[in-house]
Amino acid sequence: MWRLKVGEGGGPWLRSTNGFLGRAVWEFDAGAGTPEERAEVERMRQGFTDGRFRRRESADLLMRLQYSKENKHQGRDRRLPPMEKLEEKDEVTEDIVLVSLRRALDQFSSLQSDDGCWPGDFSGIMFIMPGLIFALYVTRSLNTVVTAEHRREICRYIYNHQNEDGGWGTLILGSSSMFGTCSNYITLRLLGEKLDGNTALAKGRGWISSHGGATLVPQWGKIWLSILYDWSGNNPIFPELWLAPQFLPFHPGKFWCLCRMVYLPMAYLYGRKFVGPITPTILAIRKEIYDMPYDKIDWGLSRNACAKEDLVCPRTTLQNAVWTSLYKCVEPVLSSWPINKLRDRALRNLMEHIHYEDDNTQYLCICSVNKALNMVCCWAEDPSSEAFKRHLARVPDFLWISEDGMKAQVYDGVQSWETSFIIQAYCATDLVSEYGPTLERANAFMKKSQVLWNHPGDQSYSHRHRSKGSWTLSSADNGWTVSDTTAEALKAVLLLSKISRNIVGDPIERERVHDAVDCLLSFVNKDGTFSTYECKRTSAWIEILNPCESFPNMIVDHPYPECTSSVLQALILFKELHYGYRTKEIEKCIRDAATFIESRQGEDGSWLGTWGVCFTYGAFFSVKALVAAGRNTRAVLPSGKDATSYYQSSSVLVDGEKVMYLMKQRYMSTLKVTVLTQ
Ligand SMILES: CC(C)=CCC[C@@H](C)[C@H]1CC[C@@]2(C)C3=C(CC[C@]12C)[C@@]1(C)CC[C@H](O)C(C)(C)[C@@H]1CC3
Repeated sequence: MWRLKVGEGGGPWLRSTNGFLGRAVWEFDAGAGTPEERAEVERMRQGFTDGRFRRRESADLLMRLQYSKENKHQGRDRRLPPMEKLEEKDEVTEDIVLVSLRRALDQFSSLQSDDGCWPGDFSGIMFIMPGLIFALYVTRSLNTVVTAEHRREICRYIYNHQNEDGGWGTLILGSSSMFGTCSNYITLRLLGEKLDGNTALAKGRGWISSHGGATLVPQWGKIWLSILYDWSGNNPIFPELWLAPQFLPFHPGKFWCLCRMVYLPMAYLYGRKFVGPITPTILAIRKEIYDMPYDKIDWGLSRNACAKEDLVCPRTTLQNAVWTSLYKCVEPVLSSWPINKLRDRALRNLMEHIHYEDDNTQYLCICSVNKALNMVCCWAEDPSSEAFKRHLARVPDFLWISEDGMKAQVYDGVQSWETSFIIQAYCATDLVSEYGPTLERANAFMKKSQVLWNHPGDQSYSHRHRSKGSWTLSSADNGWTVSDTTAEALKAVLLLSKISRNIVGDPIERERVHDAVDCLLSFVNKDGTFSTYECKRTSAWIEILNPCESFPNMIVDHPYPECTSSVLQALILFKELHYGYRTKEIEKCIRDAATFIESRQGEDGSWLGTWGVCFTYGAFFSVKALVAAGRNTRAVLPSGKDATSYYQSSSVLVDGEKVMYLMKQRYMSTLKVTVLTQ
């Protein structure tokens, strides 16, 4: 049976900055579990598969089953009165709400891991597992990491998420795309699945050929296929760009870090034209996914071709002409002697940046997309390198098991972010004294997950933003500071610092709080707004350089109301508790942030959110910020509508309305808990 292990790690190739806190890894233990438990797991799996077109997301039932059996956290054994079924006309009394609240918090306490965080599934992007499998395949390491048990579960997941039309989406809930379908079809084939008599696989192949074949895969797909067998048909990704003068607005150091970190290894592999072993399976796949014989493909035509299902940001004719001239005129010059000496220098430079990223993230990298690519680069540089071994040892950190099978996560988890919100939810109730041990563990987790150092070296060379005092989205080992993950974490530890240490343990040290505030203030953009991982480093027009047809707004770290809101709320809370530290700057920052959020409100009262369920998420953060900044009276729009009317129209909050009305502001964040556990 698969078992989740949290906070563990060791061996010669694994290292951690804080004792592997938050590291969640699933391991297969053939002897684990009773026959009843195993039967239960099989029932859960079958249940998912039977209803896979009705309910497409899993519910972490395997983790829940394991945690419910371990049955060790507080609050779980006490008997609460049964949940009352409320009718529309029933009055919601305070007692009813309290029972519901206690049930939700008990449930949450039981899902906490021993090291104090709340582990959980952070997947849903359908090209992550393919990337990892391709990387393992070309580095001839598939069998080192992927056992027969892994294979079974990975295939289960891919088949479970095949759409009714036979294709796969780019995202779990998406309609079929060429990228999703080619990636998952090839993954199944590399894992040993055969076409003979396999209807699901045949339907996948059918989808690819009826939609024009794999030449229509978008850029990221083209790059992975190139790594698997052939670099024909790609627009150039010049490694030399990294050697350009840094003041230029299109120097990669100015790009959004996620874009920068993904195109860095892509440029390296492109520059070396690295290709994996051409095995009989690869030759067979090449025959299966194109709609013409492989040697008849017109790669010149395919370079700019993309299936309409994948075309989120179509390139203009002018953009295509620019890419074609770069391909036809610039690339031949740069790759010919003696100018190719520059390419060698650029490749060495890229490899330095790749090692820097690996070293400073403990081989987790900013996300699993660049992790898979960096791993291939390290192997291409030296197959027996220590770097490559360290990469392999961190692959399990990205694999997650649920009743729908084994999937790959986009990050090594989302531990700090989730733990911050859960702490805030507990603190919003008057029940913290009943949940002391849970909160004490959570407090310890947050304190030990703060990044206490800046990444080494010269920032203008490494292009890394300040990290000292920050929290990442996941674990401290990930090392990538985000403005709002730091802000929400600071809110959480500050709220805990208001509660007696006898209940929640020692408060975070004042110096660490100041580090966090310094870090937040380092994120302010010139116009007082906040972006995600770094400040906005270049102008928005640079987006026209986006070479990728499927992911818009990828080149600039734009400012977002959500990130701005979190920082604003954290600074307001800090100012209340620690008045006297950088007060003037903080006050200015709060004013500018609130003004920005107001300016982003639409005529209908809404806010366009980016990082969650769009308008609901945008409104949730923006309204919280304006209320915290005392700007609630100004949220009325010329149209006569105000923010509150928009906010109440979202379905999640309509359900929660009664509760919110009754419990007023102080229980607001508990909505997250009740909604999540319904
Ligand atoms: C196109 C690529 C590179 C695909 C990989 C997906 C990642 C880039 C995505 C997946 C999750 C993701 C949306 C996330 C974020 C950035 C982009 C991520 C990492 C951040 C950290 C941005 C800041 C946000 O406020 C918030 C913290 C909510 C999110 C969390 C998820």
